[in-house]
Amino acid sequence: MPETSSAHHELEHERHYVAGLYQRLDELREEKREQLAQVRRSHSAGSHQNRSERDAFATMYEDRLAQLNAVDDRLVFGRLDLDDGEERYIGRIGLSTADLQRLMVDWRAPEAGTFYQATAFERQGVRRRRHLILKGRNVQAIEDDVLDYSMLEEEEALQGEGALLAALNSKRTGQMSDIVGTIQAEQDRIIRAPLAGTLVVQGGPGTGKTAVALHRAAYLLYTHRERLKSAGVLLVGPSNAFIRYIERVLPSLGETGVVMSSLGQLMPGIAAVPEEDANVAEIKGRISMADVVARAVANRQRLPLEPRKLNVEGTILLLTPKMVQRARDRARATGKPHNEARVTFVKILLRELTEQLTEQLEESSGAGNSTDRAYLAEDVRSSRDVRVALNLCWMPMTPQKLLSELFSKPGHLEGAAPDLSAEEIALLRRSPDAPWTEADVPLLDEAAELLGELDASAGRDHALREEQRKRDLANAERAIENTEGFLEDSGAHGILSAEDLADHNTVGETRLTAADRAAVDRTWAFGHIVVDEAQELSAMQWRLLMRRCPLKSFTVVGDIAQTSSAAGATSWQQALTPFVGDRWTLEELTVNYRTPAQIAEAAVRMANAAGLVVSAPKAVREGRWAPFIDRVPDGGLVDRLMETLPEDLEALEGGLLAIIAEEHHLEAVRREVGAVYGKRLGTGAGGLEQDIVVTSPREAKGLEFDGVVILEPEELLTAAAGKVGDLYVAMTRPTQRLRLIAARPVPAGIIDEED
Ligand SMILES: Nc1ncnc2c1ncn2[C@@H]1O[C@H](COP(=O)(O)OP(=O)(O)OP(=O)(O)O)[C@@H](O)[C@H]1O
Repeated sequence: MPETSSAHHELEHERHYVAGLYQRLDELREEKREQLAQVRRSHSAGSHQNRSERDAFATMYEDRLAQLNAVDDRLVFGRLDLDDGEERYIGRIGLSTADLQRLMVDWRAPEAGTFYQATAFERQGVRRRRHLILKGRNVQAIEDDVLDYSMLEEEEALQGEGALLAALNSKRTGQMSDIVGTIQAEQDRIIRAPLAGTLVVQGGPGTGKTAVALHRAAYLLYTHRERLKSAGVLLVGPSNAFIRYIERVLPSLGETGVVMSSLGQLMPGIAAVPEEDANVAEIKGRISMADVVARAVANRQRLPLEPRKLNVEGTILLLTPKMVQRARDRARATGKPHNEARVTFVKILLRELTEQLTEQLEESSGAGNSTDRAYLAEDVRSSRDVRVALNLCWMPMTPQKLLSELFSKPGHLEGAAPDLSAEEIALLRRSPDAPWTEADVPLLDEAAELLGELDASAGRDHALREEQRKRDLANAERAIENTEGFLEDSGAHGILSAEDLADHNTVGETRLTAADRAAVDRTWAFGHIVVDEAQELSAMQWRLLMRRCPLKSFTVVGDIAQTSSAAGATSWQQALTPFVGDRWTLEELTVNYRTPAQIAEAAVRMANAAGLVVSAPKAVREGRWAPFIDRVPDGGLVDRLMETLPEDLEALEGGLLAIIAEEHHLEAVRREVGAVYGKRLGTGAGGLEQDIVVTSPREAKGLEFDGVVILEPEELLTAAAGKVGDLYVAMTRPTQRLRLIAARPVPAGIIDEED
């Protein structure tokens, strides 16, 4: 780089370099497009084996092309000037020239770490860190941190708004964006923490926990690609709205292999609704519910009270409690789940009943007349009486049927849950056709675990599929050896693994990644799980997640103070110790990047006044506005909202405004706001074309908006069974402006008495 003291020249230099990076990106895209076309042209020729190998290459080129297309926006965002004179550019992916000269380093590579970690006190060989602020493909500004002060004498400091503040002040779109250019040192330490074990990231509102969790998922996939690509990473968030809010971040970081799921979707095939009754959620979340489900399953393996007569083609056989007990003991001793152990149970009793039948027939027709046992066995098996009797003793079950009957049939819950009080049992009653809720999901999962596959052959199928996969892998390895020439021609030499090829072969025409397969397989073991808003999880939800990752490799992010679920945690220790003992580490984030100081302070004062101890992160910026507080007469909430909306919308200059209120207000608010603002109104995180959102505090969890209006704050304080979580969450959503409209008293602490 030519030494120059002029900011203008520096900018020109960077523009030139960045143009070169985009040119290389375009070249690579073109190259991949051509390779893809070439593979596709040769697609139809050759044997089935050849075709599927070529499909695998096509898939690989498509993936790479998709990745190259996804990183266009802000491709590069940093440069390090190092002591040895190297200038190292940091961007979304690594780029090299055709002759392998490095042009840009992937932000996740070890050599990029110092971009986020170096400080003036600990320079780590960095003289200067430069942020490149791009709009489209053009460098708009550069922002320097000079770490080696001797450089300051060489040239004047550059002007320009800090890259971080620029990012923080930008308008919200209803979708989260990545922070890859401005990750702060305390965040970076967490993102790059080792894969093994359970890492808990505690931080107050707006400290970047969600951002850190997502960037960590991308980092882990990059750094441990081999292991995590086949096992997959699961990211769990509180609600579908939250998942929509974050879903673009990982693709923008070039990663698509993460399964994202809300708490209600963790059981494939079930789309659960939120549990509205906090008491029900609390009971169903207790760890003791695992025993209740186990007892409910055991209770479906019943002993008849007295011998039962069974008619088999006119002969009466006797099924005695003792016979059933012996068969049940032996079936249980197999250690298999209910439906699979049933096979043993049925086999034993059919054999005994066939023996009874043989004896009786032999007795009546005279000894020595050995009847054909095969026919007799068939007679027993197809007898309706036998089928009914065996089913009554050991009914095959789906998790849905077990739980539906447990919660709706009189006596079932009483028999399975001796420790629940009569009131608690009454609370859990539900109609058999009520929708499943988030609190039911871990119970269904528990039941599925104890019941096993309904179709006894499914277990065998699984084993067969495993066998087949082993054979596929061996074939793929041989195929790769045999096709070295083709691989080299197509530029894919060494890139395609036998696993890729086998994966492709297994699924035939439709291509499924590990993530696709994991998303539909309840028993999939993920390589790593990231849990956001983890304070909300009940013990039963933790139990489910622990099963999904036997290695217990977790990133758990949340804020204990924001807990609003009655089943949620009051401390990380309480939540995690039952599952991982003391094998977890805690990291804290301490800076609030979202909420302006005046608003954050009001939220903290409110929480403290209500008796909640919150970690109060330091707000990174002052806002333009202190919270607005409007007191209105009874019944005047919505009128005042409609009066103040124009002013708030104008102040936000096209930014996103959320109206947060308890559920019972939402319909009226949507109606009134919808009548005036039409399509500008959305729900949850909102859509890109919308700038007003009406939502419950629960749905707002984890989201953020430029402006927030809270209707009747006191209700949010009291609604969550004495937890201040909901109001605290709602007050800490805005990036610019907060208004509270109250007919009841404004909760203590919000108004700063010192003012
Ligand atoms: N290093 C950073 N650079 C730019 N923006 C950042 C940075 N860290 C956080 N932010 C922004 O701050 C806001 C809050 O981040 P995030 O939603 O991850 O916080 P959180 O801790 O999950 O909050 P909450 O617990 O309140 O839901 C987001 O807009 C995020 O993009």
